[in-house]
Amino acid sequence: MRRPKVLTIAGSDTSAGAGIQADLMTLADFNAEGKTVVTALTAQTPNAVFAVEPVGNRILQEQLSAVKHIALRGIKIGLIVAPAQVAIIANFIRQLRQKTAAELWVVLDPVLNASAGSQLQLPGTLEAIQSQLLPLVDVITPNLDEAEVLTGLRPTAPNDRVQAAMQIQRMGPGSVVIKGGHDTAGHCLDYGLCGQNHYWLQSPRQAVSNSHGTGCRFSSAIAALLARDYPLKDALTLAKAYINHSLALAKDSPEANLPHPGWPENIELFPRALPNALQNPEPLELPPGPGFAPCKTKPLGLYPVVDSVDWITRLIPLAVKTLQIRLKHAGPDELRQQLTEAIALCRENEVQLFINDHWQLAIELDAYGVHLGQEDLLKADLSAIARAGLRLGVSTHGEYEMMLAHSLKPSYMAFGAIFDTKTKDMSGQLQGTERLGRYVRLIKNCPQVAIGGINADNLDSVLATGIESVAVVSAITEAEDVRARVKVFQSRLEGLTC
Ligand SMILES: Cc1ncc(COP(=O)(O)OP(=O)(O)O)c(N)n1
Ligand SMILES: Cc1ncsc1CCOP(=O)(O)O
Ligand SMILES: [Mg+2]
Repeated sequence: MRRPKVLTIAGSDTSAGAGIQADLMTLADFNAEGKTVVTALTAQTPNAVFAVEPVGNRILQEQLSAVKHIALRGIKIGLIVAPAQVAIIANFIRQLRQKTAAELWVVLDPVLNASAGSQLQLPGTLEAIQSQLLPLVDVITPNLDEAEVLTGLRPTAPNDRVQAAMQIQRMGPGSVVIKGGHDTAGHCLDYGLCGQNHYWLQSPRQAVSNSHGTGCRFSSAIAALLARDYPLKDALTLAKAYINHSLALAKDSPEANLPHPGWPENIELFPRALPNALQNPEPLELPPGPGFAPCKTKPLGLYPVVDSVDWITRLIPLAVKTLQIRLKHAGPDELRQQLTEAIALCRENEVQLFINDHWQLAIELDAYGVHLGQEDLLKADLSAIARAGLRLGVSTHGEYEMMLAHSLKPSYMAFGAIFDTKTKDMSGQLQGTERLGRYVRLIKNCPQVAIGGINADNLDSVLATGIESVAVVSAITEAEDVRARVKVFQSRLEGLTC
């Protein structure tokens, strides 16, 4: 699916800074093909709304009928001005879902109050949205004011934000994103309650005189990304980076619209991802001191991940210079023995050996480095790992986890799983080569490794992304001729390794 089709159901904004006009430009920036159904005509500038005129029910219905045969992957809903419109739109979504088994993401930006401050809706619209639309919505994106209207509580503190999101979730939406753009603190803290999971994104506050249309852009970006099969946490991260970029480029003029800056590619403008703590989220702190030691070989090149000292003994004579030992089932004695042998063997042969998971033993046995997954990252003593001079490699599966890992300045970051793999259940976490290419362009100041389903047949498509190191299990351990297979990888990676 190159350009998924996404429908925006929203109001027209004469200034084109918000509404259906901003939605279309945002959808285009995220490679989605926009379709439109207009709910209302408005006459407005970025600072004032002069008039709002709902479209009649008949033409609203006709517009929806005209798009109902399109294979939509997403719907973004913005301004709805009358209770009858809510009923028509809710009916349309129900019918569409009955008609097709394909996934259809519905994102609602509950425009309950224009940023210019006027009342845009007829009486009863809010109640109709709550009772008829919210049960059909996958993601709702209220700002603090809208969350207050929906819950009766202004969720200023992080824990209040969690409680408010849970209250809104009980009204029907699968996921609730409370935006911190109206925070008074020095940073904006966005909170996503995605199903049962909690995500926090923090960005420095940018003082701009006109933030008209940020909500429209944010929700349209999310709809486009969900339609492109992005998990919601990654869609939030990218949508926030998009808003941050737009605000950073804003002209200091109250009349100028915020720009539509294209797919986010500047890491400096990405939000910081915080660990999934329920209350009072705190950033993962960089360990004090010089941080994690750099890897000696850059790039890492061919990086086999193996489950025994025997494999290490077989691979060292083949000039493999980076290895990982990944022991999932060994008891404590066997674990210690295997790790001790592996570390000694690799040290003798100047091979960089990473220990998967067992960071305490890795420190105790003075290993070269450790590789940690996201869960382990939150539990491990990162300062102890850095103090001991060990390298740290971190697994990431998408933009949210990348931002979490990036703030720690690890020795390398792994991106996976690129393809389906039999070695580990990675369902729901496949990245593909298009996303891998974006990661390579985004993360410039940290060595990168791709992992998951990489083999001799798809290696060229992986390397075409610009990645210079690949971690593999079965491509090596299940090869009929291991020596020949290692040579294939080494020769293709040749010239990339130094
Ligand atoms: C280089 C590399 N990348 C990713 C992984 C996966 O590690 P993790 O997320 O800790 O999962 P398990 O390997 O423990 O199942 C890796 N091992 N190596
Ligand atoms: C450990 C791991 N982490 C992400 S994918 C993966 C398995 C990679 O194995 P293979 O190279 O056989 O696909
Ligand atoms: Mg692990």
